[in-house]
Amino acid sequence: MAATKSVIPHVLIFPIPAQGHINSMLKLAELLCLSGINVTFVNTQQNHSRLLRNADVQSRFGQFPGFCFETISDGISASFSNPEDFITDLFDRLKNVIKPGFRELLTSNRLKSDARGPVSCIIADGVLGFPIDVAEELGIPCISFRTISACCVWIFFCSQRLVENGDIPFKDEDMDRLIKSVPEMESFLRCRDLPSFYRAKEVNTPNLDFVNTGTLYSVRAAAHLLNTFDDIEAPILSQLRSHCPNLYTIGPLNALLNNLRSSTTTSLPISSNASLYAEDRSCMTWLDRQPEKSVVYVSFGSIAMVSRQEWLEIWYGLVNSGYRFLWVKRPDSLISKDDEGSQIQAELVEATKERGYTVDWAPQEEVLNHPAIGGFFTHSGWNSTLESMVAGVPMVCWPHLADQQINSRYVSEVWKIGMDMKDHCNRVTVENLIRDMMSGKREELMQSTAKVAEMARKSVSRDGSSYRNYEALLEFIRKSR
Ligand SMILES: O=c1ccn([C@@H]2O[C@H](COP(=O)(O)OP(=O)(O)O[C@H]3O[C@H](CO)[C@@H](O)[C@H](O)[C@H]3O)[C@@H](O)[C@H]2O)c(=O)[nH]1
Ligand SMILES: C[C@H]1CC[C@@H]2C(C(=O)O)=CO[C@@H](O)[C@@H]21
Repeated sequence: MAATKSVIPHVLIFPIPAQGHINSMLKLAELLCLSGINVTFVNTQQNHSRLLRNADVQSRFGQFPGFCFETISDGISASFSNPEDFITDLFDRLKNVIKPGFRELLTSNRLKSDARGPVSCIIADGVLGFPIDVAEELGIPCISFRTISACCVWIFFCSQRLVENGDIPFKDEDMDRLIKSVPEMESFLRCRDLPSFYRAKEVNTPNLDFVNTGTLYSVRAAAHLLNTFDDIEAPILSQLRSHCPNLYTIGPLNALLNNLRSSTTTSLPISSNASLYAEDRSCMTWLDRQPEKSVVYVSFGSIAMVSRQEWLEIWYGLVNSGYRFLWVKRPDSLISKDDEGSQIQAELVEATKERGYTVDWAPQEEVLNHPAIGGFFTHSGWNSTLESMVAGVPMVCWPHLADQQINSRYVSEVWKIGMDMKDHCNRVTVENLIRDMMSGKREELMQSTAKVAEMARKSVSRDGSSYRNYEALLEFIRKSR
């Protein structure tokens, strides 16, 4: 039986299957639900099982009758010994398994006869081209949501220019050389700050091709979303708007969501856990016992991996700094899993009993907003960067991959809310930078951190840029029904 056309729009949201993407897309899904839009959220099967096991998605979304999850196959993914292999495998599965599964879901009767009416708009991960094709086929708009920083998206847009100028590939030269071919970044962008994909010896590597192709293809989308706010990326956003005029900046999404939640009357949970890993909440009790602003929170997100030697350097650096620390050691983040590896981990636990605490995975947003937190030692993933900005916590950045290299440069050189440890993981550097963040450079850092936090707060409050853009997005979605 054909579904009757509903007056309520039906939006289908589709992130690539990675923690940092699912987090922000689920926040957007919840926002749309709060605004009365029907939402279907598409996960790959493995991640969906992990979400059901570890996150509060059922209670969080169970109260929205217009919300529903769908799953598609993700192919077999093994465990990886380095993040590059994880990304290569992810891109292969996206091309070979996930793309046909997504198409099949959208074109089959499964969604066409949905009681909420057929899908009227797709919001898909901005690194993907195929959802735009599927949307065109169905005659509905596709909104492209890139989950990384605007500055990183802009660099991908400038890829061709980087090649023409001879800036890439690097020829084993000075990594501090300034790159002049990315407008708005001429005075501070060095070779080492380019997204990690550019470190390859050739320009045509499959992974760089994948992100470049996705970026250029995305201009065909009907509109674009970015989880950022105008005040921090204004010059870059005006460049991007010349390629993508219908661009809505609606970030920081965690702050916008908290705002909308507090202005609704429903009894919603305050946390928005979308974790693929089991959260260890015991760290909150530990934090309750620590003095105000005394603890360094250490976490490197969901993809980065560290060698045993790096773990050791970080550990010495933290311990030698003399500060307390809460360290997230994701179980799958150690590059070597041999006996020596486990020995070091035991040693770490023993030696940090006095002022350290470790967990496999933490409720990060809650941690960053805890009064005991004084700084964040981070990998500079975009969600972590925004969450730290909103919480007003300064950062020491140790970027690993993708957009993290440019995010950390902006944190240190443009926004001046942290320090960049890029490419230098040794105990002395860790110790010095932690000390700078917690005492030596504390005052100046806190001044800019407070300013950025205030700008973020304003952008998501009524009449702020992100709030207004979100309302314009709703209008766009309602019109395209
Ligand atoms: O113990 C933890 C650690 C992390 N998180 C959350 O997990 C998310 C991590 O996201 P992000 O900081 O962006 O890092 P990644 O998971 O590494 O994210 C990938 O996706 C991001 C968005 O595209 C990119 O910016 C990153 O470079 C890429 O690695 C954040 O919301 C954190 O709050 C937790 O809840 N608990
Ligand atoms: C897993 C990584 C590959 C592509 C994604 C990305 C992007 O360009 O959108 C950047 O870093 C990671 O979040 C994703």
